[in-house]
Amino acid sequence: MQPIVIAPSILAANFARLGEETHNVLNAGANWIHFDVMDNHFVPNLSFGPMICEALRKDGVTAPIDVHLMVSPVETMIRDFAKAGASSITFHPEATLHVDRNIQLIKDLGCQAGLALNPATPLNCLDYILDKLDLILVMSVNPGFGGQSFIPSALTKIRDIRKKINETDLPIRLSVDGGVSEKNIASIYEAGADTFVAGSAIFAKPDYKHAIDSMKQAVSL
Ligand SMILES: O=C(CO)[C@H](O)[C@H](O)COP(=O)(O)O
Ligand SMILES: [Fe+2]
Repeated sequence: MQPIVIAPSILAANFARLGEETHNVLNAGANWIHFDVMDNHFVPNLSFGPMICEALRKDGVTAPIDVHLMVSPVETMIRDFAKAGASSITFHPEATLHVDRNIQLIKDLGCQAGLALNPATPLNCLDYILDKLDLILVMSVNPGFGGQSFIPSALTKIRDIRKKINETDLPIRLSVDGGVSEKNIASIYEAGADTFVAGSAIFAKPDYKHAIDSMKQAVSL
């Protein structure tokens, strides 16, 4: 299992002060920044694109930026986000006919490659490509919006994927995204996740350090 990562989703930040919010959450102990890209096509919402990622890099953000593409098609955005300073780029298998090719594209551009699984997406989408992935993102809500409730069946999926990852002996990260909070993070960790995306559970709190510390404490068993 990889070291624990807490990745606040800046979808839940105050967009009017995005740079400051990003620095604040990193100073509060966040390990990565989770960057949700929504196109009002693959998902019914619109967020931000590569220019904002580049602006955060220019503003001095050096932490890993974990780009979660909820867009279709994916190829152009993969290229643009790699250029804009993304560290990892994750896409959904339903968003492209060419999953293997796009994993390779992400790696060729020097980023870590991830695949995101919606709540109803079966695990056979990992067949033949698991060993090429750096990260698997289990969606514990239907993608498109922050602030939704964690779907409990995600725990079964996390356990099943953890088994598959352990069989490979590769350092593939298992990330969980949607409705993660200090209340449920321990059960998500016990199911086998090592990377925790949280938007509202951090940004809706007045004290980001307290929110992140509570999450870290809940998984330091
Ligand atoms: O990908 C996402 C939604 O599609 C977000 O990363 C996710 O919803 C995080 O927000 P919250 O912790 O508030 O659920
Ligand atoms: Fe996300």
